[in-house]
Amino acid sequence: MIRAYPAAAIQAAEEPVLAATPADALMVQAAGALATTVLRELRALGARRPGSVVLLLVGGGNNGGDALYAGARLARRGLVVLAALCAGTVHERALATARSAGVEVHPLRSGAELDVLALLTLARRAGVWVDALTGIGAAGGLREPLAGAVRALDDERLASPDEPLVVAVDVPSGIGVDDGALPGPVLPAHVTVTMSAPKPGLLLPPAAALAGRIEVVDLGLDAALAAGAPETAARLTAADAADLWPVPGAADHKYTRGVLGLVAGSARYPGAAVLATSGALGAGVGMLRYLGPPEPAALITARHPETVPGPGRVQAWALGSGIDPAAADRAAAVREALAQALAEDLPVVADAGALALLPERLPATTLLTPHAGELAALLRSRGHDVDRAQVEAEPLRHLRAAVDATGATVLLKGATTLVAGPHGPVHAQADGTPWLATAGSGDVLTGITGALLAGCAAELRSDTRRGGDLLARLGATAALVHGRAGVRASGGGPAGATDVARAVPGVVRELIEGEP
Ligand SMILES: NC(=O)C1=CN([C@@H]2O[C@H](COP(=O)(O)OP(=O)(O)OC[C@H]3O[C@@H](n4cnc5c(N)ncnc54)[C@H](O)[C@@H]3O)[C@@H](O)[C@H]2O)[C@@H](O)CC1
Ligand SMILES: Nc1ncnc2c1ncn2[C@@H]1O[C@H](COP(=O)(O)OP(=O)(O)O)[C@@H](O)[C@H]1O
Ligand SMILES: [K+]
Repeated sequence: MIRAYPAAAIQAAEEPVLAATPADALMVQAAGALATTVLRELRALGARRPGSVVLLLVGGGNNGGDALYAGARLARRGLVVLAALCAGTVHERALATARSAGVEVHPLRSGAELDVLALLTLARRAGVWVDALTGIGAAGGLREPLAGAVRALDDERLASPDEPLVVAVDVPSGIGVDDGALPGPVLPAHVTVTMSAPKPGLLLPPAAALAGRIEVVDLGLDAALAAGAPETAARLTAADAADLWPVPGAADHKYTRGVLGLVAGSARYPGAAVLATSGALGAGVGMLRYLGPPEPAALITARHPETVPGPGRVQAWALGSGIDPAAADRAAAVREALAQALAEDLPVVADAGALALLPERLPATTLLTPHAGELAALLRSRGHDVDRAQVEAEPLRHLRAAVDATGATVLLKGATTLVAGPHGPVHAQADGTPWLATAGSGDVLTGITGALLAGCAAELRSDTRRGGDLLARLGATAALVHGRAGVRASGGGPAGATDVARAVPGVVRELIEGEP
């Protein structure tokens, strides 16, 4: 699992090490890794090492200090290194080291003013820009004059015939380090070299999209971080998903593997029920019972004769895909299944139409799977004044609000899918492709999720009693498999939801065989 720690946790873990080591030892170590990344990126671009020009965007804190020490190394290796000092004072020892290594130093700040024209002239000379304006010590979006400088650099980047390579130090300056917000301008990075551990803002949208590839520099703080406050954001890897996946043993039969009850589809949207079924069967559910009107039922049995129509005992429920909550009969079927699930303490995944049919409070064994528009509607139904754009701008805040308002675990679908429950970190999965943004794709996810809940129902019940977050991890696992199925089905081009569902068994096989 990739674990991301907020600024305060990183600072707390660093404190004893800083006190026990010579001045700047940690910073010099961080700078060494940063310099190595810059050299590696230059080599990958086929650039000549001597003669390549690197621009350091240096702010007033230790983040700028990292860049100055790294610049000193690069200058000693024959690169031309320009340091644009964007703060009135910068890290003094790092600056002295950079100067004596031959870094060209350009103080651009005079009081509240920053010479943006001079900055752009330097920027045009350089093929690599190292963004070290602010790191984990910053609060809020970049203030002027740094905000204006970043806006000008971003325009220059877009206008430049050879787009410069941007390497961010620790985080792209100006992101919400702890929540992934974008409160102001930020220079998008190709690579972020982050110290000790990822920061939540590197995993969480919308900021995560500006971080590029993430390289973590081991500064020996892992044990201290693990002993401190738990991570606040996480991302499951393929190995984590494989560990959580319910793989049948020799003693298993279809009932022990889990039966899923599906209330989905309607005369208007019959295909949604088929897609959810395809997702669940592709993910290996022991049995699927379908409860719905004749038209989708006939489609499902024609397509998947292994499906069992009509009621019976189940271990989990999947509700709502392709259901209009205004249609009285389908709404009643969702409510009835929900009441049964609550009475029997069974896990539920509630999607689409079911999201408008929920009681005020839900148990933590319920997983809601809205997209941003549905999350906004859910919050409005609980008295919050919020629209889709606001959810997209601050997804974590609104996800947490939905968890608080309902008591449920919530999976917010998007390019990065976020999952959080009342306990544990937010899981941020970015496994898919924009080709997944296609009608019916979410129905396939509901099916995959339902299969997982049915297969893990017993563990889920005891985990929930202990206040664990297994349901959120299972939601994240479903998102990972769905995202990978999208990538596999797409192969770089279009793929329909049917293709995504068809790719699920292959993705699961690769996972449990241990492919990364
Ligand atoms: N603590 C340490 O010894 C280590 C920290 N490391 C680096 O140190 C960084 C943290 O350093 P600092 O705590 O000095 O803080 P930063 O360098 O992140 O930022 C502080 C500077 O930014 C300015 N600033 C703060 N908020 C701002 C805003 N909204 N707009 C514009 N300017 C703003 C402050 O006035 C100050 O000059 C990390 O991100 C990492 O890069 C690494 O060197 C590893 C070791
Ligand atoms: N830009 C994107 N990149 C990757 N995945 C995406 C993107 N946009 C949407 N998705 C994924 O596609 C699915 C769309 O689901 P949903 O909005 O419910 O569609 P539908 O209701 O048509 O099934 C979700 O799993 C979501 O995470
Ligand atoms: K930075």
